[in-house]
Amino acid sequence: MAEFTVLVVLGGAGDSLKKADLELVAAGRALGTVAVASTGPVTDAVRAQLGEHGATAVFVPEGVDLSQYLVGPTAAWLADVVAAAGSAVRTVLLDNSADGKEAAARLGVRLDAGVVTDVVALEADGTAHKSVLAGSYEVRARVRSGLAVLTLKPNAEVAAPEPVPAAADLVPVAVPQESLAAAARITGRTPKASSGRPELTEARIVVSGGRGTDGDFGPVEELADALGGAVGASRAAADAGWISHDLQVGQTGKTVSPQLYIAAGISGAVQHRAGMQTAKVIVAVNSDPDSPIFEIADFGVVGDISEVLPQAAAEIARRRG
Ligand SMILES: Cc1cc2nc3c(=O)[nH]c(=O)nc-3n(C[C@H](O)[C@H](O)[C@H](O)COP(=O)(O)OP(=O)(O)OC[C@H]3O[C@@H](n4cnc5c(N)ncnc54)[C@H](O)[C@@H]3O)c2cc1C
Repeated sequence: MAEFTVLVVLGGAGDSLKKADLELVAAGRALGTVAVASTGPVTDAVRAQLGEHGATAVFVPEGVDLSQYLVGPTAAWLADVVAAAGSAVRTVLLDNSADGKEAAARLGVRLDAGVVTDVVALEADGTAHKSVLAGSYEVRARVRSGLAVLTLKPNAEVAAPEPVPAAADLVPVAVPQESLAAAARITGRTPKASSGRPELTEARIVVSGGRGTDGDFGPVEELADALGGAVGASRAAADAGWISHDLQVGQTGKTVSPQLYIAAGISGAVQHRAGMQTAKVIVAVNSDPDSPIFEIADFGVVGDISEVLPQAAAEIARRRG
């Protein structure tokens, strides 16, 4: 097995990889030579795909599916994987989910590593960019000594196969038994009914509606579908019961970092900005030209959303044929 400098952690890659998994691998490749640690077993097809994306090895837990446990045993196992790989490993990259951040924190304690969460972009020297204090500041942080453990938000990188694919060896590593002894096991999962749209936090395009929708999310959904994006909402819209709280974006909702964020009938309160300010391009549609959302918008349309959104959706559909 080739030496590697970056360990990318995928939560139970199973028999298929998500876009966000391959983005993490791409982010790792920008930092060095990548190996992957999957918390559950992987199929040959997944291993081959990881090789195509540049992974030189895929570590899996020996005889245990760690995705069936809460995070404790995963952190203990990852610490063993990193320790066995030796001092060449400089970075561990995880996703920015609640589990990813908890595993990062536990790993940081176990390995005396520096931990940076909520990363939106990475430079080749490991400098991490993040947005803090409800989006009011952008900071750059770099772990200057030892191991860096980073959790990366979706859409920070574009996934692409490596021109020279690697043959990713499968490497089973034993899970420390003491970590399993007192660990809580997950006895069941109930998947949410699928909307057919991408997951809000992973989507490359998000169209969000606010109080300005006056309860009619039809035009927001229509535009999201024309663009193949996810639907989001402000808290005012979620609190009014117009849309599920699951789709609330902001300080007390989800944090999104898409390539394109369209805010429709949303004023741009600081608590809303906190959840979307790191979007690459922000488009605002609002009938009030003095609305604060225009301060952060790259492109603004002053108009009534019930007129602007259907026109935009129809034009996009026409151009897409
Ligand atoms: C502790 C705390 C946490 C919070 N967390 C969150 C959070 O996570 N997410 C969040 O979003 N908010 C959060 N809030 C609430 C936040 O302060 C705002 O109240 C909320 O974001 C406002 O939602 P809105 O922009 O949809 O509504 P409004 O502020 O009422 O804005 C509606 C906008 O729609 C425009 N409009 C009206 N009609 C039309 C039309 N026909 N066409 C076009 N534009 C139109 C108006 O000009 C206006 O700008 C939080 C508040 C607190 C105190």
